[in-house]
Amino acid sequence: WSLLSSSARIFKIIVIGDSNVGKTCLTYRFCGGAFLKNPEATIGVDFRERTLQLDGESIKLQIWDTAGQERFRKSMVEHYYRSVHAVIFVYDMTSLSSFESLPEWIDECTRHSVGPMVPRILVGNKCDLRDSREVPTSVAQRLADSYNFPLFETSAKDPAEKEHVDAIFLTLAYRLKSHKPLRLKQPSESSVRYLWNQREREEAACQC
Ligand SMILES: Nc1nc2c(ncn2[C@@H]2O[C@H](COP(=O)(O)OP(=O)(O)OP(=O)(O)O)[C@@H](O)[C@H]2O)c(=O)[nH]1
Ligand SMILES: [Mg+2]
Repeated sequence: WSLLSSSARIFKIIVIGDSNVGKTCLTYRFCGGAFLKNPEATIGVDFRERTLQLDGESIKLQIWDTAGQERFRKSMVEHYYRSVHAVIFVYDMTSLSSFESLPEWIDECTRHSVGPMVPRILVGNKCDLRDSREVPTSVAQRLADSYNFPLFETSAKDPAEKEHVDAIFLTLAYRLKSHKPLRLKQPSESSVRYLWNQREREEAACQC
């Protein structure tokens, strides 16, 4: 860890939504640059991070890629929401049911005392699958408006969307930068390692 990044402000961002919507692929795209071809279902949480230079300031985004499957998340839910700085709700635009689950996810977040000042955004993933779309933009926009969340539609898979994925996280980072002067302690490495699953551990050697 460079001297630069150790002095960076750290923001915890959680990524929430049904299983299979592409949370792992989206966060991997943002932190690793590539499309993860054969992701396994996330167990507990996978941590990813990326440090950005915004107006000369170092900002570290610590991204919690959470599990969508109930059995893989239930023991972790309290940890997800603790001291969170921003929440990204993801649905799959080719799956109406993943969109219909959003109010439950949003409700869970509120039940865990995430304050109204914590930014939340809505991301519809898999826009590359144009012919299979089940959630029209207008319907998603209406839901987003009802919660006053910004809506983004993108694809973790389509290389042409790579910069858009970056832009979504950057937008959030700018918002956090201007709102939150808080300096968090670095999580201890042991707690991070404890939660990583086997595959991530193997990949960690060559990851960001
Ligand atoms: N076509 C397409 N497929 C995608 C995209 N993003 C993810 N996928 C596929 O969707 C499936 C699920 O992706 P994941 O990223 O593992 O989904 P997840 O939300 O992390 O699922 P859990 O970890 O179980 O909660 C995988 O087969 C991915 O290849 C995308 O933008 N377009
Ligand atoms: Mg996952």
